[in-house]
Amino acid sequence: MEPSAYSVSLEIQNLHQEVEITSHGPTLRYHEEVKPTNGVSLTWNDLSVTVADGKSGGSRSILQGVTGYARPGEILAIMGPSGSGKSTLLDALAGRLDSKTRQSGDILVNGFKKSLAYGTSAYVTQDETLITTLTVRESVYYSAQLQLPSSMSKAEKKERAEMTIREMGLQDCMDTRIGGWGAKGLSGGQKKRVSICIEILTRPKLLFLDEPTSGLDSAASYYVMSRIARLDQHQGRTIITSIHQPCSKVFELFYNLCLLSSGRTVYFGDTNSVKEFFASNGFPCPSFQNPSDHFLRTINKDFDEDIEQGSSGRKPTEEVINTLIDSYKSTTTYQEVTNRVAEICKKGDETLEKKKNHARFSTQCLVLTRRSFVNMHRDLGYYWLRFAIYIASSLGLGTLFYHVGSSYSSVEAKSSMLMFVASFLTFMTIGGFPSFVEDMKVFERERLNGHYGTGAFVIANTLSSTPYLLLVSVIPGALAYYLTGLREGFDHFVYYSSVLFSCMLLVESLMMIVASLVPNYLMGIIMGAGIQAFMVLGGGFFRLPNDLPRLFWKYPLFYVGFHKYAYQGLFKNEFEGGKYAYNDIGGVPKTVDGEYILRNKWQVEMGYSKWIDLVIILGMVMISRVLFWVIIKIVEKVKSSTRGLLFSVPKKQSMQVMVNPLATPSH
Ligand SMILES: Nc1ncnc2c1ncn2[C@@H]1O[C@H](COP(=O)(O)OP(=O)(O)OP(=O)(O)O)[C@@H](O)[C@H]1O
Repeated sequence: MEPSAYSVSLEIQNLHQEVEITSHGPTLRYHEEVKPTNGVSLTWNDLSVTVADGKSGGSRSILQGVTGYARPGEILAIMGPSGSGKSTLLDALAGRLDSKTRQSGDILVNGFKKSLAYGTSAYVTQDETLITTLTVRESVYYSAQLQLPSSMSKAEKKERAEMTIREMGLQDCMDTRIGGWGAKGLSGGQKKRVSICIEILTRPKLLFLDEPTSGLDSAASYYVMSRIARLDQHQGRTIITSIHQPCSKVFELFYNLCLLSSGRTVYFGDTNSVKEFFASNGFPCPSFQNPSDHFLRTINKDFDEDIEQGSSGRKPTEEVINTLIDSYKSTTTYQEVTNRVAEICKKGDETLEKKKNHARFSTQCLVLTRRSFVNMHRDLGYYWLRFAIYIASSLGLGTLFYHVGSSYSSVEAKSSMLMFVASFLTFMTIGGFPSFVEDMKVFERERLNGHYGTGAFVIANTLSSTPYLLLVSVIPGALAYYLTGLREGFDHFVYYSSVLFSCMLLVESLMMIVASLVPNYLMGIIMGAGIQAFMVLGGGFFRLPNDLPRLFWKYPLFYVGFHKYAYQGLFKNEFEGGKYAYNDIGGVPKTVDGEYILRNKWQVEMGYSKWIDLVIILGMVMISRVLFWVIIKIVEKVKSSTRGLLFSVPKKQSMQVMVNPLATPSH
């Protein structure tokens, strides 16, 4: 056994002995005295959250005056029936609430209103947004390279990644791919543990978990939660988790319980006293029944009608809930909680650990490029499928226009072929949109947790996709070019493939913008296809530039769409300097210049060279990538400023501006 693993198990054993002396039963808990000192204590006082009610025009309350705390070395479980506000409370504490919600009340970190530095807190969401093509080892190691500071060596990062994988019990599936989209990989519980691994790499002091056991059977739930509990106790981490219906073994792992019903606190306090609380109010937990089942059944009013119709003779649940809420406020537990919140706030400790450093920007770009390149290579839908379709389409195009010749009659055919290349081959780039949306989900999760910046993502995505786009533009492009018999000369072919490549890059950039605004496959594809359809129509081929209606089609669409520059660049490349023979009406042979065709047939702007057209398309690529970056930044700013604005409007005099512990990363 390795020395690090040995010391871990030894300390856990010590902890066990410590716990067994206490009267808390066979759970992994810290004794008060051994609680680590430099952890994060979170308190919230009179926390309320409302959301605008579209129907009535008023507002709907989601959380009402909730008070509580979470301390290092303890797991706080937030429980309640579906829709009771568990996720909302977790999001409020983590500073992740929807910008449409309004909140009031105090949330303090170690008694102070302050944001937590990067690496001090982490949030594991309910859905596992992981890169499905990577193995467990790769996922965690790439993440370690991104999150851990550059002062750590590669070997140290690798060791941290592998140690974290072992801590979460994933050593046996280290080289298994995550899987998804029909490719079987990890089980649900294993995926959840990978998500947790990624978030605890920086050893955060505060960990939020949103339903970490949803979709798992009781054995898997226990396995996941006990691993988390071990981490928590050993490393003095504060853990807040929302959970649906833990089995009794899982329930025993929690130190405190926050039981919610319709956004109100039914109970907050020690898990050992909750049974007694229910019993004292006339709702004792029957022997051999899972306590959490009993509590949730008692306060679940969603099925009241069935109860009324049945023969249970029970009180209406609303009445039961009100009794419990009122009774809770008169208990010593409630008093203790209020005192403890005040005590934590009074003690106050502003000396949280220093901000942890990220990996350098260049390292982030490099690691993200490598990770994205591997993913694009393994995900058949990203480029390979498209590559096959491009080959098929190019063969179709090449055989349709096979060796069209160089007479005047070939001009029409060559122009149509070039138009198809610039419009429809590039149009098919939207086929990679679903894979890109998956990438965006991973990016959003990692970005929200502050793993890296938007700039690094945009650069990495551009770099990693370049070789694939070159491949799909050069090989199918060459097939179509040479089968049709377009202009001879390698420089002409280079120009043609450069235009095709830049147009594909541009359509990808356009789809990135669409994905940042509409993160839904169907809507995104419809929107992307719609925008391109308009640009094709307004590109000056189907209607010549001078015939385009001035309003909208010519100004601005003709000039802002990339098709104009692609068509005109490709036409110049093909026809400029060429001579095309035809027979006059009387059968007299004549020739016509390429310039004449460009000016009079296609109304091409001849004041500048074809290279300027290419530069304009590349400029559009740059602008759209920057625009994508700006949109993400604006969305982040709007979200955080909306929160800031709402926090500064107190509900009542005593309420203060709340702190956003997981503030949106600023880098
Ligand atoms: N942004 C929002 N806009 C409108 N309603 C919201 C919003 N967020 C939450 N709600 C509503 O608030 C209530 C509580 O939601 P929340 O997701 O916190 O419940 P929950 O206890 O986590 O439920 P579940 O266990 O089913 O996930 C629900 O009725 C939900 O519809």
